[in-house]
Amino acid sequence: MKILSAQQLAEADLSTINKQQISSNDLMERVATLVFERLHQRLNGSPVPVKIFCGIGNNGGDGLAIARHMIQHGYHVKVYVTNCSKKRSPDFLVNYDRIKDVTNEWPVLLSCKEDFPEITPQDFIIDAIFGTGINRPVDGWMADLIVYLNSVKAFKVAIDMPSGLYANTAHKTDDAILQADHTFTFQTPKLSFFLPETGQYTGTFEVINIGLDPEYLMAAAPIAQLITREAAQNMYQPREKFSYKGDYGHVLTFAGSKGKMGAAVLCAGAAINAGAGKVTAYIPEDGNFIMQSSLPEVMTVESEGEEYITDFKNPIENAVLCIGPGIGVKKYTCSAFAKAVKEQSTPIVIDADGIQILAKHPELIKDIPKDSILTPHDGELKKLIGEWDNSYTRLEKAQEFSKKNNVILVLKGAHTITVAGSGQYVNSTGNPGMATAGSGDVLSGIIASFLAQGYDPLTAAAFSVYLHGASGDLASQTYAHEGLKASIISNFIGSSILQLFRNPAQEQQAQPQS
Ligand SMILES: NC(=O)C1=CN([C@@H]2O[C@H](COP(=O)(O)OP(=O)(O)OC[C@H]3O[C@@H](n4cnc5c(N)ncnc54)[C@H](O)[C@@H]3O)[C@@H](O)[C@H]2O)[C@@H](O)CC1
Ligand SMILES: Nc1ncnc2c1ncn2[C@@H]1O[C@H](COP(=O)(O)OP(=O)(O)O)[C@@H](O)[C@H]1O
Ligand SMILES: [K+]
Repeated sequence: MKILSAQQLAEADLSTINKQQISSNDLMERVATLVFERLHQRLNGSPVPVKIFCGIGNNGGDGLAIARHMIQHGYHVKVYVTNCSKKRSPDFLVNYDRIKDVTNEWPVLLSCKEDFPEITPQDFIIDAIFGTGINRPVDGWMADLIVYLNSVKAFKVAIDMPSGLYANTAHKTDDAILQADHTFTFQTPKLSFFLPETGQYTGTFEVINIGLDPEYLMAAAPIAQLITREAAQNMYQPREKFSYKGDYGHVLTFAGSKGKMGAAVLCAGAAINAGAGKVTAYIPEDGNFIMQSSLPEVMTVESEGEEYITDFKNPIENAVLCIGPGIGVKKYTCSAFAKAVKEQSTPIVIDADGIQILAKHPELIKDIPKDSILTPHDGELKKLIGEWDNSYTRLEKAQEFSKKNNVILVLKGAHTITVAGSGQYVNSTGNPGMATAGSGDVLSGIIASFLAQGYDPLTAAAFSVYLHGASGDLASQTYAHEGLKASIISNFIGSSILQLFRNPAQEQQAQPQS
């Protein structure tokens, strides 16, 4: 699903009005009806006191139209308008008149702090103050209103955007932004919904298809893509009946050291669980027993070093190298890393300590094969690209790094973002239970596995990130967030592939692989 900017969405509105030969108010009415239907489904005629706060632009117009529908269906609605300027939008004005026709009284105008109504925890608040048209921080008594609404316990639903939040630019830390419990957003989710400083304001969110011009949407170059279940389904490559293990590639993990053999086991295990034809683990000598007894499917080749990998003699032709988990950053390991990376001619996966080594030895970056995939968490990313001011500059710096060095960066987080040049692919799966030791090692093993199976590097990265999160989501249904651990996530990879193609009726409790 495309993620469009606020400007593109405004253009899409205009294009819709022109192509569908409707007025902007017809579009607003369509939007308000769709939101009302969803509210009505949930509230089901409940006599809950509803308080709708409307701005004076089109977001406020949406709020007034929603209020009218609710009043006509018998809800107990009080409407407030933030009377901050005389520049009311034409569609706001149309709906301002229309609501009076229904209630026989004008909405309550708010002009200062003293006008704020009393709100009880039982109230149901609808925030239609600002939407995508916000272009500067909210200040004065309007900021006080947002702070006041945030301070009350009532349930809050935001229309299109939590007021004060920008769709695709950073805000300052002290800006007033409404903290919603739920957000109904229109046509596409906004990039800010997925970034850590801004995503928290939406609460849960749902995207309502408001029928904007399909031609515009098709042609628009997105600022990012959301990797949804449908997108992941399209990436999946089913197997041929007469295939054999040689068709599904060979992953060579270069991972582990004394005390960190678990990282190697998790990485190689995930590569096998995600379908690689063969997996060989290149490990320090002392790790052999651990690896062989943990993973009977995985072959091993030992480095000369007993506790650390100290050297590299390529044991397998045409394997996909997955290098870094748990290797440490000792000098001789760095030399072995440098040699291993230099000898590769096809894309590899670099994770964890491998990224730390690259950051310490930037001269090695030129030896990384084109389209290789680096999977840093934020601590590793900072070492690679330096500090950033906010999530948007983080993305810009990652894009620069990706373009300059011809690599794909998988920026791990609650919504992992895969950056390939100027392309940004936002993941939609995963949960906080995945914030557990070793879950990154599982991810790098999955990516190497799909690379080995012939997926192109960008698809391998985005698809693996989706499946990794989906495995965590499925596993959390059995283990809760707290009970999740990396090996369990790995054991749910097969279930998450099955889940991709289950229809809703078949979606019962999924079972892990043994
Ligand atoms: N064609 C339409 O009428 C449609 C409108 N839509 C709604 O329209 C919204 C966008 O509407 P608008 O572009 O009118 O913008 P908003 O309603 O978000 O903002 C209203 C106006 O407030 C002013 N403003 C911006 N920041 C401010 C600040 N910090 N303090 C005070 N004033 C500020 C701006 O001049 C802006 O035009 C969407 O979010 C959506 O809710 C949707 O219903 C889709 C269709
Ligand atoms: N709150 C969260 N929501 C969703 N996914 C998360 C969350 N926290 C962490 N993850 C995922 O878990 C993995 C953690 O990786 P990483 O930090 O490298 O762990 P480790 O080094 O222990 O293997 C990443 O794929 C990340 O996206
Ligand atoms: K809003």
